[in-house]
Amino acid sequence: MDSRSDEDDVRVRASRHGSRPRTRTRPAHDEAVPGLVIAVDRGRMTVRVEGPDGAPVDVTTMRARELGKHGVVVGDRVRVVGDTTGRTDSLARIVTIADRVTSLRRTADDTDPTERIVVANADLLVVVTSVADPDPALGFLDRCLVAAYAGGLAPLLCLTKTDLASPQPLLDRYAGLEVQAVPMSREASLDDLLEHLRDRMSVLVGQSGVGKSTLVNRLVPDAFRATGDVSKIGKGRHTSSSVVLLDLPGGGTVIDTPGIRSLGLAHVTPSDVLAAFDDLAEAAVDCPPLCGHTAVDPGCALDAWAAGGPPARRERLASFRRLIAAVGQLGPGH
Ligand SMILES: Nc1nc2c(ncn2[C@@H]2O[C@H](COP(=O)(O)OP(=O)(O)OP(=O)(O)O)[C@@H](O)[C@H]2O)c(=O)[nH]1
Ligand SMILES: [Zn+2]
Repeated sequence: MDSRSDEDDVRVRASRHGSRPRTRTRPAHDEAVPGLVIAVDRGRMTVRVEGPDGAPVDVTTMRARELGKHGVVVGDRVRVVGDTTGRTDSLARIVTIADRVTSLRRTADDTDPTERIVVANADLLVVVTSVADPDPALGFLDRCLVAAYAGGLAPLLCLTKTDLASPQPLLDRYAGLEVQAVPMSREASLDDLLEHLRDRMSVLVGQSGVGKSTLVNRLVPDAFRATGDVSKIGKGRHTSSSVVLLDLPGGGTVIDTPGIRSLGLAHVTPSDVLAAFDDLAEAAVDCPPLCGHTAVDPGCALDAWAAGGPPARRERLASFRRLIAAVGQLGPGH
């Protein structure tokens, strides 16, 4: 099958209702081009493919009808048919989505179990939190860690505004879980953080005002993320609410998530979190069926594990239990 005919079928037709590709033939999947979804905006996905000369080309795409309800998110590895030249006004189609290695998921809130995937295949979840102004939102922090562990991402705390206060209390809070952390301020070197980000795909999350945009603009100087300072000088804000992937000059990519201010966790169980900690997961094989692994779960094997080892184990278990307790829906039986 010739993919040329296919390409013609997916040309954008300007219409009030948007464009609809009409295909009478099945797409030539064997000629589909692999690519990475770098942005999603109202049904249009920007997919980065390799151009004829090896340089990356960004192609505007939509989902092929045959994908059914399968959503496409930033970070998805996909295959694309149609016009992949990157020409303006061209529209290619995503025909396959690769299985996701990791997935950062959220629910609208803790009672709505409808899962939404925020980002696929990211290696690292960078939780940006200021040590002051605003004070750290501990509940949000815990929830981010839970979402990371449950989704298969390694968490990294980026503790900003260390010119205002010490990051030590936060470092202490998560020491038992051995969460990696990087102190940061506007004036501080980016080297430590860049070391963590190198050659990885990282997602940045943070609540309003923590300095995430300031950080992204330093990491990716041509990103132009709107910062709080802009509004102060009256220029208005042009904060994009869409998730977008940005290349780091030194290698690796960061995905900014400006619209994400909360992470509902109705889809997460204590076992999902437990699985991220090898030692705890191993000890929990002796737990009763459906054990919730909290301090009030009768016969939870984690108690015996903690009691039978060095004090660090008790610290670790307490940290783990604080984490799962922070998630409203989690409890015995999950
Ligand atoms: N003291 C101090 N202030 C900072 C630092 N980094 C950023 N700020 C200030 O904190 C405020 C918020 O910074 P932003 O980068 O806009 O924060 P944000 O997390 O992107 O917040 P939104 O724009 O609401 O998404 C601004 O006034 C920044 O100038 C820092 O290291 N130290
Ligand atoms: Zn247990």
